[in-house]
Formats: sequence, C-alpha cells, structure tokens
Amino acid sequence: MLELDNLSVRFGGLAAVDGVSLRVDSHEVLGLVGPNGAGKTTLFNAISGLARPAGGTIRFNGANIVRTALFRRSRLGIGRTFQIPQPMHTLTVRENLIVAQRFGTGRVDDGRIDEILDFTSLAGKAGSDAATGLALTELKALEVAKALATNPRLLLLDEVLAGLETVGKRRFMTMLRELHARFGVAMIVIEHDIETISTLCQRVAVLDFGRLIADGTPEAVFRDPAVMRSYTGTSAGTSAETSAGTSTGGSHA
Ligand SMILES: Nc1ncnc2c1ncn2[C@@H]1O[C@H](COP(=O)(O)OP(=O)(O)OP(=O)(O)O)[C@@H](O)[C@H]1O
Repeated sequence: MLELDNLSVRFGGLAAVDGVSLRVDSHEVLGLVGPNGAGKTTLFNAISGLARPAGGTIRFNGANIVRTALFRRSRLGIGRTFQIPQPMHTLTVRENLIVAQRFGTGRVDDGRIDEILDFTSLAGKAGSDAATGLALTELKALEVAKALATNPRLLLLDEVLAGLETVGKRRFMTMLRELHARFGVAMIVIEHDIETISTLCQRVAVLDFGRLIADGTPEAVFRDPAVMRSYTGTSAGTSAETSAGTSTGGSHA
C-alpha cells in the first residue's frame, strides 16, 4: 500500500528524515518509535503532504505521490491526526467532521458522520463547540473522528494517546483496535510507550537521527540492544521489563 524509498526531508543542514525506506501493507498496523526529534512527525508530514522531501519516493497504491498536493493525498486515502489536537475553532464537533469529510472526499455523507460520531463516542457532543466544550479525551477522539471522516485507507496516528490517564488510554486503545477491524484501514502509530506499541502493532519501525535503525516485530525490536540504547540510553531489558510501560521518549538533547 505505502512504499517509501530512500526518503529524505531536510531543514537547512539538518536531515530530519534521512534516506528512509519502509513499506506498509494494507490492513497492517505499524508502530513508529524513536527519541524526541528522531523525525517521526516529519515523516508523517512528508507522507501526508505537509513537508516536501529533498529526495526519494513515496508510492501509495503503486503511484509516486511525492509531488501530489495535500488534499489529493487525502482523497487518495491518506488520513492523519496531529500530535496537538487541532479542532476547527468556532465550529461544532459535527461541523468539524463535515469540513474534514468535504476536504477528504469532496462530499458530505450525514449517515457516515453519524456512524463516526457514534463510533468515537462523540454523538452526545455533536452540537458542542469543538474549541471549548470538550475534555482532553474527547479532543483526541475528535482528531481520530476528523481523520476517519476523510475516509482513509491509511491512517497516520501521531501520539493520540499522549496525555491520557490509564483508564482513558485503555479505552482509546480498544477504540483503535476496533477502528482497525471495522474500517479496514492500515495504520502507522507514533507512540512513546512500548506497551502501547506492542499491544497495537504487528510491526515496529525505529527512527534515530532521521534514519531507520530497526524494522521488525515488537518482540524482536524491543529486545535489540542497539535500539534500546538509542532512545533510552540503556541496554535492552527482559521482555517483562520492556513491556511494563517503558517509555521510548528518550531524547538526544
Ligand atoms: N519546521 C521545522 N524547521 C526546522 N527544523 C524542524 C522543523 N520541524 C522539525 N524540525 C527538526 O527536525 C527534527 C525532527 O523533528 P520531528 O518533530 O519530526 O521529531 P519527532 O521524532 O516527531 O519528535 P517528538 O517525539 O518530539 O515529536 C528535529 O531536530 C526538529 O527540531
């Protein structure tokens, strides 16, 4: 479905994404981890059309979309959320979904919007002001709902669980698993928490200084000493240690 070949994104002298080659198959759930500043969000920006690559190709369902405009990528089926929820202010929750759906599909389907509101547990908030009427969990749910309204085949989820407390996080993870099964989308999931990634994802890719340093099953990747060193500054622990909530949120700073 998605194939990145030697993809690079530069900010002046900084290679934020540095020669990354990676593929995601339809219906696959891929975790994307790495320390702060490793290039994860920049990679999402390149795939979704917000960042212009300095080199390499992005193939989506066979076509090279590296020069394709943002809204066209959305219409091809690439949806995303943002790390910091970005509701459209002054609009209600339902209106947010209508705008997202029109952007992503070129039309409005009220039945589909009702389905998404139900699915994301936002039906009771459909008429609420999106900027002022929502708790953090609901704002995160709205990010997912807006992305779903664009009718994605590939969903890029940028730290949608960050900041949620344990119960909210569990509920959200259940929702993401159901989403994958019910809407049949492939997903790339950026999260720092190893337990979350191991639970949600079949495969994990690790970025470090913009480079892909590992790609494999969660069990294999999180046991790789080089991987663990790169973002925690420690050597690999046992699987019990690494699945007990270890964060991948190390920093090069
Ligand atoms: N618009 C920009 N202009 C200049 N440098 C940028 C820009 N966006 C990102 N960077 C730099 O590119 C590198 C990668 O940043 P990016 O946000 O992609 O990392 P990340 O892995 O998503 O980090 P985090 O886990 O903190 O969200 C960092 O060094 C960052 O400072």
